[in-house]
Amino acid sequence: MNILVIGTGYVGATTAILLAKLGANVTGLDLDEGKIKQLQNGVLTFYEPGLEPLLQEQMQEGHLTFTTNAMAVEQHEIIFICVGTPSRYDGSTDLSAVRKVAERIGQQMSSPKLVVIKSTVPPGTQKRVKRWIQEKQIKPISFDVVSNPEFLREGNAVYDAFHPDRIIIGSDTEAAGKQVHALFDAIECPVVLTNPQTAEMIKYASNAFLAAKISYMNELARLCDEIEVSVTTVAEGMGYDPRIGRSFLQAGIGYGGSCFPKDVRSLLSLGAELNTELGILKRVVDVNHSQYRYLMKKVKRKLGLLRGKRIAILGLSFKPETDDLREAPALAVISELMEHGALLKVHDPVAKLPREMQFPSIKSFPTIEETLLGAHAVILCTEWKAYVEGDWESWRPLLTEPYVFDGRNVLNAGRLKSLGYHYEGIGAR
Ligand SMILES: NC(=O)c1ccc[n+]([C@@H]2O[C@H](COP(=O)([O-])OP(=O)(O)OC[C@H]3O[C@@H](n4cnc5c(N)ncnc54)[C@H](O)[C@@H]3O)[C@@H](O)[C@H]2O)c1
Ligand SMILES: O=c1ccn([C@@H]2O[C@H](COP(=O)(O)OP(=O)(O)O[C@H]3O[C@H](CO)[C@@H](O)[C@H](O)[C@H]3O)[C@@H](O)[C@H]2O)c(=O)[nH]1
Repeated sequence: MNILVIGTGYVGATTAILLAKLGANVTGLDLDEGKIKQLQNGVLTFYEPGLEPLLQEQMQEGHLTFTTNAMAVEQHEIIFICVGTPSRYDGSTDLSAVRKVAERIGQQMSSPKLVVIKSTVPPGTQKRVKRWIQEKQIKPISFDVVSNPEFLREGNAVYDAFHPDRIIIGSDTEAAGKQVHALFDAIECPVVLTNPQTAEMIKYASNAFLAAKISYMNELARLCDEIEVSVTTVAEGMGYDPRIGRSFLQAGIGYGGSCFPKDVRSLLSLGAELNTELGILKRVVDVNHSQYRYLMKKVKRKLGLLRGKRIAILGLSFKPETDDLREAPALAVISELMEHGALLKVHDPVAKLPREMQFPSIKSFPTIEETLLGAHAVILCTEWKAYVEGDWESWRPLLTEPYVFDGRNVLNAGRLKSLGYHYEGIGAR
């Protein structure tokens, strides 16, 4: 089985490795020559625990190759679309990369194809992809387009790829649906076979629901602060109810990443286009936008004027175990602190400050100790293990002022207070 995976970013690279591991001969295709060169050398273009050895293994076994040659379309019967689907300025989804790929498939089609959309695309996109392919065909050749959304989490890509909670397949025909199902035969999990529009909606509904859980807890955290209750204990108590579940109840400075923010915006945009009020989701976004500001208010209340104050930022990435900075709350915190004239000292175990944020008033340090030295306050933005399990006792004398603002509610407040820190979480005590 020859499979072409178009787009070798996070999802494309993981999908290509998974399919190769499941026994297919896979080619990864990307426009980005630098990315492809790096992959051809067996090096991932992003940080993801455990994925690179699998990449190298599949390449060495000859199951996986990479190319920039778009003519590869012709030589493959099955094509996975894994290109990016970013937000437009108005929140709607920019499908231009998907369209380009679809048109290219149409232009080059000389034999029947099965096209699988893995990218997250708004309901109705599969129909459009079919049309875009058809419009570019030189002669009519049969093809199917199946929706197969991806649910992996960054930082957990290997586990999630091989142990998904479910596989969603949206197909117009039973035969094409079964063909996609057969590709993942070796994976044991529930499979939902449905129509493409429903499959596309399941992806958005899932991400939006998880985002809503987070914003719900974040809003409650503000109330918990007022009534001197710990939102973390509230979440624990709620989570034992299986109808609620324990996950995604962690209050903090809000969700970020390449998926939740853009997918919630996309759903809102679809609702607006179809005159359907999605009030709950609007509030989910509002809470998320104001959540880091809520933490900033606490910082300002304690430190007063921020001009000239040295503030240590622990964590840049939108979550631990990734170097992804897309819509990372830490960047919003940094921007606001810079606007107030603070001097920033930042640390992250893997993520690097983006070029557009490199100013004289902000310095990156290789160790936590150097980052904390002389700081008037510490703000934890990402719950990397190195911070959660860090030696806060020996770090205490490094600080000029002992203020710790825990943007993820992960530090042991009681212990920190006993070490002489002034600790503030978000609804955590
Ligand atoms: N990142 C995640 O954890 C995740 C999880 C599930 C679903 N998704 C969805 O998967 C899709 C891809 O996300 P990602 O994070 O992998 O994006 P990404 O930006 O990391 O990768 C996209 C890749 O597509 C390539 N590309 C763009 N146009 C191309 C073209 N015409 N031909 C060949 N290559 C092209 C880009 O060069 C890039 O390497 C998005 O729709 C996203 O919402 C992402
Ligand atoms: O209780 C929680 C859980 C998460 N987060 C934040 O939410 C964001 C997203 O986290 P997570 O869902 O773990 O990361 P992603 O890798 O973005 O994965 C989400 O987005 C992917 C892309 O669509 C989907 O495939 C995954 O199923 C979905 O979990 C991060 O900023 C987290 O810090 C919280 O604030 N509180």
